[in-house]
Amino acid sequence: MADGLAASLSGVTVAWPDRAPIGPVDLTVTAGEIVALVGASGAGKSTILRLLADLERPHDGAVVRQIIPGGTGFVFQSPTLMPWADAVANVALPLELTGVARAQAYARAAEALAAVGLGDRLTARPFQLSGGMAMRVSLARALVTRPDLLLLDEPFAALDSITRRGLVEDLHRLWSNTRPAIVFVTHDVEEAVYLAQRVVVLEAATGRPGAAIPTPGPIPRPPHWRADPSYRQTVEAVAEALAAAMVPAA
Ligand SMILES: Nc1ncnc2c1ncn2[C@@H]1O[C@H](COP(=O)(O)OP(=O)(O)OP(=O)(O)O)[C@@H](O)[C@H]1O
Repeated sequence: MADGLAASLSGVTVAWPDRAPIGPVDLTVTAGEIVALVGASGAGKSTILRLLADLERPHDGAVVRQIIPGGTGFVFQSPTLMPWADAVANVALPLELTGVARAQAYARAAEALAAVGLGDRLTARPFQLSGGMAMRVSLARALVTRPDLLLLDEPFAALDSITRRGLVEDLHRLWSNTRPAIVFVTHDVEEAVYLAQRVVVLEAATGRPGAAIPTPGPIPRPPHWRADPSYRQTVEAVAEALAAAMVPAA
């Protein structure tokens, strides 16, 4: 995708009956950048992803999306695969829904599964896959349409730490190929700093983006980068900003 804007929220508010409104939220995501959103439970992280995906309407403010139709991929915490269908059929679904012929959709799905290291599991059904493999299928399904914007809502939260680390490396490698903009929600500060180029901390009470902390170093990360002092310092800076953002509004 060309340099420029991927999506932005300007002065966006969302209001529901039994809670204070979320916002006003200002957030700009540049084409090809990786942003992590962290914040207290209930701050509004998933709501911001849904706004960016056009799955939620703002009550006020503007959402701008420089994305071609179908150019957004969404990955949820649970892989949400069709249990009766094999891996290749699950990944081909978004293409078939947009009218791509089955043979072509399956060929592209097979490529996407190979890209996430599951080229030999095309006919496996979800119950035959580990949690990490099922999440890889879910990632392949989000990437098969070659999205310009990839939205991930705590995708690795249910997985063990070694599997999570492997998936973050996979995500970096996949990002290097086509460079979609990525917005990644996580509760894990270390994961946020390792994964993203910029970590945005949401205020607990309003969901407004507060501190935006750039992370140092290249992506994919070099070997042993977690031992690098600049990584450790950035983790501390984000953790402090997150603690400050937890303080309820007066
Ligand atoms: N459709 C809805 N109707 C009413 N309230 C909602 C709706 N969707 C979200 N909310 C409320 O808005 C707030 C923000 O929800 P959201 O899921 O965006 O938070 P979050 O930061 O992603 O939380 P978590 O980290 O727990 O997943 C919560 O208080 C939630 O209960």
